[in-house]
Amino acid sequence: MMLTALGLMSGTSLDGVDVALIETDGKQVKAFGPSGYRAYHPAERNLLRQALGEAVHLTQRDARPGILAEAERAVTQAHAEAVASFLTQNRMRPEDIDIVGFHGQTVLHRPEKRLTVQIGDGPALARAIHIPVMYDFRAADVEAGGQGAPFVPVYHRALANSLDREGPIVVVNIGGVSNITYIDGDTLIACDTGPGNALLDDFMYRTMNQAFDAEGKFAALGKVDEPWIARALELPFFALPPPKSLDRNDFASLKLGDVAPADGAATLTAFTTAAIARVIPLLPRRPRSWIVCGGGARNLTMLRMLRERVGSATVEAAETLGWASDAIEAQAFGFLAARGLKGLPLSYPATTGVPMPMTGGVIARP
Ligand SMILES: Nc1ncnc2c1ncn2[C@@H]1O[C@H](COP(=O)(O)OP(=O)(O)OP(=O)(O)O)[C@@H](O)[C@H]1O
Ligand SMILES: CC(=O)N[C@H]1[C@@H]2OC[C@@H](O2)[C@@H](O)[C@@H]1O[C@H](C)C(=O)O
Repeated sequence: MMLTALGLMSGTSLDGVDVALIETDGKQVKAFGPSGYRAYHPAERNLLRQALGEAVHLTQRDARPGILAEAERAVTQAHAEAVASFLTQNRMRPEDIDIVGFHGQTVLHRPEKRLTVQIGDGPALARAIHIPVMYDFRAADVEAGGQGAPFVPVYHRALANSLDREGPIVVVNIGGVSNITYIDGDTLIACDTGPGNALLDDFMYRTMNQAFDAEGKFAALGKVDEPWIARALELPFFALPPPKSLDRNDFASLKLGDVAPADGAATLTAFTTAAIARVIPLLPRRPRSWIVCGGGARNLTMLRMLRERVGSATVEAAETLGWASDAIEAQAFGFLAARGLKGLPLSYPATTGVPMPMTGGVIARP
């Protein structure tokens, strides 16, 4: 049975809520619907940053000490508003949607402690929008000993299978953190690879008072410090085989030292691509094509540097294949909600390291 699923994603960049509609049976995508976006206001962003700081001390998934309770209410409210304006803009009613997939906002990710925390109140959201909501996608996986991330690989597989192209194909998401999905026939492997845009964004903010390096124009002016990258790649994470996952702030302690801003931006952009390419020897076969999605796909210097590091393989931005790059993660959580409803696995031993294919998600009805 086909379902109309609305996915909601609030990513590690803390910029806002992505909304996307798809029609799916949880295996294939029958149709892509419209997508939308609700930016966090500066005060909400500030609250979320404080929540990330406070979450470092959490030991339980459902504890909400201090500012975390307020941050959770703000996240839930922002998602309710995102759905309300999406419905109005697209002249839809709540009953037109079968299921909402609500990822929430990750504030802490410590799979080695069997802990991953996404704030956002599923039952409260279901009551506010009058639509059934599936949430807590990562919980069962982590409890069973999996990494709890990445979760988009089953969706990347559905997208890649709709292309008539020889594998291995790698879909790369360059968000705050970067992650890859390797698809080759029946083989599906996934992992986080290292930084995405988060280090670069933080650097641009500190040195240039800009939120990000638009189109990678600033990094294009700088010189890459290859020895710095080689040293950074010696961190044990990069040699670990997939599956593996990261917290947004796992590399925050890496410091560039006293560098010219353009050189720093160039080095951090190159570091993201070098960390992505570092996964090649950890995969069964050399990928033939790389498809890049997430905000990093708009960074032309990032795409060029990735091309330089993957040999003869092709590197394409997902948009050029007709995929809605910015909506992919939100679509993925709609897809995952449909899979959750149907009892299909959300994660596998080779995507999150879970001992067996895992279903997941918790349902809240209005
Ligand atoms: N036009 C652009 N030029 C360069 N970089 C861009 C552009 N637009 C967005 N970005 C980068 O993409 C980032 C946002 O990416 P995205 O929305 O994929 O992240 P996210 O979904 O929050 O993260 P994650 O996938 O880690 O959860 C921005 O912070 C910025 O660094
Ligand atoms: C714990 C968590 O929220 N991880 C995010 C983060 O952002 C990118 C990368 O790190 C990925 O592992 C994941 O998001 C995507 C949507 C995923 O689960 O596939």
